[in-house]
Amino acid sequence: MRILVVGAGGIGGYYGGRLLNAGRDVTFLVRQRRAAQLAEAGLVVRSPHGDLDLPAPPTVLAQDIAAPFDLILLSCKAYDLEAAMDSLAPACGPDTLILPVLNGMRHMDLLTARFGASRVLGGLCLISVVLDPDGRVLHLNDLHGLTFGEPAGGRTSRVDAVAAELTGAGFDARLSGSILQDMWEKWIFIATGAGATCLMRAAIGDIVAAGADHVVTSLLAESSAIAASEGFPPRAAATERARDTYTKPGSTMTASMLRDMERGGPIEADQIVGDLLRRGGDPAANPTLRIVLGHLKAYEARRVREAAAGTAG
Ligand SMILES: NC(=O)C1=CN([C@@H]2O[C@H](COP(=O)(O)OP(=O)(O)OC[C@H]3O[C@@H](n4cnc5c(N)ncnc54)[C@H](OP(=O)(O)O)[C@@H]3O)[C@@H](O)[C@H]2O)C=CC1
Ligand SMILES: CC(C)(CO)C(=O)C(=O)O
Repeated sequence: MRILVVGAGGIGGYYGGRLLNAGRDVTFLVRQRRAAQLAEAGLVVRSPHGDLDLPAPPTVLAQDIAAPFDLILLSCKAYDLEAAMDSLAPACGPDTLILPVLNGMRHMDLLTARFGASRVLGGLCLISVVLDPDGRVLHLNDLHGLTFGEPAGGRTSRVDAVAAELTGAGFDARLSGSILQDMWEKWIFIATGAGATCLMRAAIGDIVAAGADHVVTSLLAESSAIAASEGFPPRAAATERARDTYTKPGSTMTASMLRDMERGGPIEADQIVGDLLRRGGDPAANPTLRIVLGHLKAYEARRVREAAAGTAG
């Protein structure tokens, strides 16, 4: 199976690197700067599950894609999705499958509208990874799950073929018969964790120490109610896992969105919180999510204003 990994950032670099290391036929679709970095320094992963040093991994620029791929692992950030869809379009043949691992659900609608429902699988990853300033992939926890499946549910021969390709490659690949349910539960999880840690600008343990874990409880309740109204009420185990994770005394966990804010970078505010709130109808019905979104949008507005002032100055 010819696999195209779109983006060699934290997620693409980690899972693509593992697949490449396991002998799969992997090419990274990258832009010029990352292509040069990978050619010079190789793909470097530092992980509690074992480091990787892969010299000169196969890369391609969008304009050089010559033939369709069988599987496209899409791992760009949500704010790059439109450009990434333009870039990967030449890699899409009639039987190509696209496996996105972005958080939220909005990308599913956009991918389906652009490439057709028959080409789009559901997917999510449970991991914490980040690129360091030298372009190395740093794996920050000990999870490395990649769950995928047919959006319509059940099993098909084509998703079994994807499972055969992803299994045994050095991470926890899992074929799900209810991937949309899994994605909604991951969305609730990330909206709660990103919402709480970004709003409070603190790790989970700090929020608990401050006696502010009601913020977590409110976000979890509001997000779960919205998921339920969309037909995906979280299962008890998912709610319990989120509550345990986000009310753990002493936990140093933060969401990747907070790390992005702390380095002054762009964030996925609209996809992770905005779209959820929009699906909830009247924003007043979800006051904590509304405050979180206001906070994130104010961060974005300030970032744009300061960048413009910097350019003007
Ligand atoms: N990091 C994490 O721990 C987790 C992340 N996620 C989700 O996974 C997604 C990816 O996150 P993450 O890997 O951290 O993000 P990164 O920013 O580390 O990586 C995204 C990569 O996509 C590349 N990219 C964007 N557009 C294009 C394009 N048109 N062509 C080629 N490459 C492109 C970027 O390249 P360039 O360098 O050129 O900008 C960048 O390297 C997000 O939606 C995130 O929410 C989910 C779970 C955990
Ligand atoms: C919450 C977490 C770590 C779960 O994978 C995540 O998705 C993120 O921080 O972006």
